[in-house]
Parts: sequence; C-alpha cells; structure tokens
Amino acid sequence: MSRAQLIEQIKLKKSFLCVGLDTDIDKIPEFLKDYPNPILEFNKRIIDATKDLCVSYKPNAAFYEAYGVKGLQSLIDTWKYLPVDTLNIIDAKRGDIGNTSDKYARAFFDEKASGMSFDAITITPYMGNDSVTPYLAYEGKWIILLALTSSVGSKDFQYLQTGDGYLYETVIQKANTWASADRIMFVVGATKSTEFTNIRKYAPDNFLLVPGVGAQGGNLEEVCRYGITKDCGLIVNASRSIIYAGNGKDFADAARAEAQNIQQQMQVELEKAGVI
Ligand SMILES: O=C(O)c1cc(=O)[nH]c(=O)n1[C@@H]1O[C@H](COP(=O)(O)O)[C@@H](O)[C@H]1O
Repeated sequence: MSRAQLIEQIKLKKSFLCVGLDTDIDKIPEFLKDYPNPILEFNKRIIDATKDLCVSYKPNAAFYEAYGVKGLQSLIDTWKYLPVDTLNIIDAKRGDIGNTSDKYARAFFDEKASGMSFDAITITPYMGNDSVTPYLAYEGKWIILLALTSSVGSKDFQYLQTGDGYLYETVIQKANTWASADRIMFVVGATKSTEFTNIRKYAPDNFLLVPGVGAQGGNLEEVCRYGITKDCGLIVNASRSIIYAGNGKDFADAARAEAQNIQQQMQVELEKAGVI
C-alpha cells in the first residue's frame, strides 16, 4: 500500500486506527477452542467486526511464533484473510546483518517463499544501515523503525545523549537519509506524547506508528495535539483494549464497539487538524 493509498483510506474511513492482533490462546473466549484453529477463528471474527473502522492491522509475530508450526500457519492464514485495503504490518521487530535481514525480508514480504506478504515490518535500528536496506529492496513495502518506544526501558538507551541530541533523535535523522517518507515510518509510543513536537522536527512527513493507547494508558488527544500532520501522519495501534474488550459469544461486537469508540475520537481529531 502506497502513502497516497494510505492517506486515501484514512480520509475515507475517518480513522487512523491499527488493530493489533496480539492473539493469545489463554485470553480468547472458551467456545472458540472447539474450532480446529481457535486463533485463526478469533482473528477472522475480529477482522470482520472492525475492518470498516480501521486502516491497518498489526499481528505481533511473537504471539504466533510461540506455537511453532501451528502458530506460523495461523499467521499465514491470518495474513490471507486481511483486507487488501488495509496497511498490514507484521510486528516482528527484526534486525540483523544484511544476508540475515534478507531472509527476514523474504519471510515476511515474499509470498512465493513463505506464504505471506505484509505491507510493512517493524525493525530495530540498532545494527544500522546494512541491516535495514534488504527490506527496502522489496518495492512498495514499508519499514517501521523503533525510535522512541512505549516501554519503561526506553530510558535505558533511547534517551542517551549523542553529539546530536538523544539517541532516538539520531536514529530518526540518520534513517531518513536511507529512504524517503514514502518507505520509512517510526514507532513512537503513545506514552511519550509530549515528545511528539520534538520528533516532528526530525520527521515532519513520516508516518508514525503509535502503540500504547488503551491498555498502556496513552492519550489519543495528546498524541494528536503534538503529532498530527496535514496528511494525518499517524497510525495509532490498540491491541488488548480492542480484541479482548469482551470474552463471551459476543466478543466481536464488544471489539467493534471499542474500535468504534476510538474511530469516533479519531474523526474529531482529523476534523480539528483539517485532514478531512
Ligand atoms: O512496535 C510496536 O508495535 C510496539 C512498540 C512499542 O514501543 N510499544 C508497543 O507496545 N508495541 C507493540 O504494540 C502492541 C501494544 O499492545 P497493547 O498494549 O495491547 O495495545 C504490542 O504488540 C506491542 O508489542
């Protein structure tokens, strides 16, 4: 999905919501466990219930890899079920030397090789340029680099002073020399909303993937106050607060209600910022 298509979807759906598919077998409703593939069944119903309210889905690889071959098959089948008009992100947080990154890129971008072809992948930037460029060889695909994460531990490294400011600022400035804002996004946690003004100095045009609203307590209005741009420039993820909003037979309705609640707040913010 191109930047223009993403912006078009945001305007159409009046939403910049990403639904996180962090699907945990221990948290899904009991009745689904009678199905041959409970995780896939859960994901399908969540996708059906939310696809008109969000512009993106983000399965987190850990939740699938934890179950070996069966989990990987669930991830492949989930990818196949994702709508074509959403930005489908694999949250894999990979990062390695070039020839290894090449294999990671193949795993998540090359359908012929792996059965999956996500639109974007999350990457840790720590190993630098040659660990990132193999993903950019796949035309039209996005890389999403961790910049300032929502984790408490973000202070351990991301706030270290470099000659040019904080390490996370250096990451953004440097990575923006590797590709344009049509190919690179950055992760900035919603729990860091006051930092968005600063981040926009270095990433005025990049889309930011913003996890941390809902279960982690980030505030959507504040994120928008400091981070929204004329193209929106934000994709805000919520996982647990949406997908586990209910736990009974009507869990998908509960997920829809929560997604709708966020979408309505997003519509207000898009109008305020003049995006729609
Ligand atoms: O890259 C991410 O998506 C990510 C970065 C970050 O700084 N914080 C963060 O929570 N995430 C992911 O975003 C999702 C947040 O889930 P909830 O807290 O349940 O909404 C999880 O899949 C996390 O792995």
